[in-house]
Amino acid sequence: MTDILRALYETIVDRKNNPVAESYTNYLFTKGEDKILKKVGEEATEVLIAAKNNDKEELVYEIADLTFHCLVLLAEKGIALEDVKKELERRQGKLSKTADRKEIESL
Ligand SMILES: N=c1c2ncn([C@@H]3O[C@H](COP(=O)(O)OP(=O)(O)OP(=O)(O)O)[C@@H](O)[C@H]3O)c2ncn1[C@@H]1O[C@H](COP(=O)(O)O)[C@@H](O)[C@H]1O
Repeated sequence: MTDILRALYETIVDRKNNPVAESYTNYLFTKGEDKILKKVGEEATEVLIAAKNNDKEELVYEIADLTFHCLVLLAEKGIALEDVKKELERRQGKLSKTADRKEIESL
């Protein structure tokens, strides 16, 4: 999973640095931050609708759309994907410490 996210993020950053005609990613970068934020909001709403409709196929599709647009936002802001990975890893460490503490307290 990390590999495909990294590859997609690298493609997005490459589009930013070396624009390609007919690229939707470049269309977003050309439109700018407000357009990217609008798309993130729209895609998040579409995720909620798919979930409420219990449409699992649509939910997967919309989460993929949302993920793509979040990666475009990270690239727009110059934030490395690695920073998100590190934050998730930090939380895992924190959560397991909490779990360890609960286990110790229950002894
Ligand atoms: N993963 C994606 C991806 N996910 C979603 N989308 C696009 O996101 C858009 C979302 O659909 P919408 O109907 O909400 O938007 P729209 O009506 O097309 O556009 P708006 O006018 O609303 O902005 C669609 O045009 C999808 O094609 C993506 N476009 C590109 N990629 C990947 O990005 C990389 C670069 O692709 P190019 O941008 O084509 O160079 C490639 O690896 C692609 O696979």
